Amino acid sequence: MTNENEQAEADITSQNDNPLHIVHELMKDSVQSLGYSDNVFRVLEKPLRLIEVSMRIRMNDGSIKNFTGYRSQHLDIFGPTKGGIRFHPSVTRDEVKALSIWMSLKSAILGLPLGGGKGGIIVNPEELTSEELEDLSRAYIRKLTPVIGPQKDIPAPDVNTNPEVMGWMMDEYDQLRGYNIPGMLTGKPLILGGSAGRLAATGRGVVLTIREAADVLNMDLSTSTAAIQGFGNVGSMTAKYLAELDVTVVAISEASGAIYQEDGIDIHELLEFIESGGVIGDYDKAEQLDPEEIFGLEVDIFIPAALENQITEKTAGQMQAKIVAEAANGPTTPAGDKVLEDKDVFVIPDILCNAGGVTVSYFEWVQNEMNYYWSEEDIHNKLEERMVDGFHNVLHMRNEKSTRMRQAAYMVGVAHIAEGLSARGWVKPGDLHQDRST
Ligand SMILES: NC(=O)C1=CN([C@@H]2O[C@H](COP(=O)(O)OP(=O)(O)OC[C@H]3O[C@@H](n4cnc5c(N)ncnc54)[C@H](O)[C@@H]3O)[C@@H](O)[C@H]2O)C=CC1
Ligand SMILES: O=C(O)CCC(=O)C(=O)O
Repeated sequence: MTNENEQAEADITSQNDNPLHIVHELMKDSVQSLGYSDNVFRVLEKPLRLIEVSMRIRMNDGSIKNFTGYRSQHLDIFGPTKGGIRFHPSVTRDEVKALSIWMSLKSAILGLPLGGGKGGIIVNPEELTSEELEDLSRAYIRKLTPVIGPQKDIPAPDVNTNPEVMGWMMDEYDQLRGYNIPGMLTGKPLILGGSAGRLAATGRGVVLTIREAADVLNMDLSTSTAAIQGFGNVGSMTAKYLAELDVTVVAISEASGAIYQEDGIDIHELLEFIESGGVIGDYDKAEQLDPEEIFGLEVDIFIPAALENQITEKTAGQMQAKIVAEAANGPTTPAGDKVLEDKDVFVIPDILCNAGGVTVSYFEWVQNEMNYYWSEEDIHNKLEERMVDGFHNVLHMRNEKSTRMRQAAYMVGVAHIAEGLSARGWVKPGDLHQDRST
């Protein structure tokens, strides 16, 4: 093959695995299946705004480094845009745009009065000291201050960001504005107006959807096994709540390594080990595993909780699970998805499965706005109600249209947004009621 051909092939592969391309194709498909005109897709394909910022940081050794960050604000017809901020070396414009579209869809599925937003900085946080990371977090907010805020766009944590980072960011925003504005972001420390239950919310939501899926499949969770890829905020909380439902978690991987224990990993012990600074690759109370092997294990439930494009044609081919619960955003490539479909795996799609995070973020914002706080039990109950409703709306669409859970989730999300677009006059009644006889 010539170099040119190799390049062309590489471009096709990267285009197919480009999250923006993936979300576009899935949206087009759902717009068509709903019988809407292409105008609906045209309104949704691009974010309202994509902001690129450069941050000049003086490093501890005295050198100056430039960092690039983005914020994508997709749609604001139901309320402020909302979504996490990611610190990762592989952040790109297209990734941030796709992630913001996914945020619009998941808020729509859960009926939250929010639109989609997402941000990211191209950085490997492991290469920065805590002081440098704080400077970078504050610099990012300084650049974005004019375009974010509790009624405009509300950030939150995502990959490699956490309540500590949210605390720095909120402080920077408040200093610039001159007063305390806790609703400008969510996922902040409890002491600064964070919500009870937010840290656990995404994992809790994932497990609620697994519980509902198991019910549909007549699966007994107390005799089921699971493997989890990624043990950060989402993966660890998912493991914790799976263990509460007596699911046997036999394998867990993270970037540093993977572990396997046939009769189940003691999640409480592992969480204590991680909290005391340990990493999975050093955990000696379970067998060490090559992280790649996690895909082919004989388990009932597989949970990707790391990054995009992990379930590929190859890894899906190895998979034996009956349920794939997409805790991560965009973990499955189109080719991987086709393999899962052929194997009749019950996929709980990301825009439904991981929507517990933004749901409790919404509750956090509501509490900040009214300056009155709910108990953890209240939050858990409200989250459960929303997740169960969301799951059954998607399931209903799946059954009604004889389609798959992923397509059904897109259809529920797009239909909700389309109704809002029509009410605002962005699309016309004819765009939603095409004459299908021609
Ligand atoms: N934090 C939240 O509330 C929400 C997060 N998500 C999504 O969930 C996923 C995980 O996010 P967080 O847990 O917040 O991030 P995190 O930064 O807390 O954890 C990420 C985890 O992924 C692991 N990882 C990275 N590359 C890996 C690889 N190749 N193999 C195995 N593990 C790998 C890391 O070691 C780490 O354990 C992301 O896709 C994120 O967008 C979705 C909804 C809400
Ligand atoms: O909590 C939020 O607002 C957003 C969480 C998020 O980034 C996500 O759902 O991907």
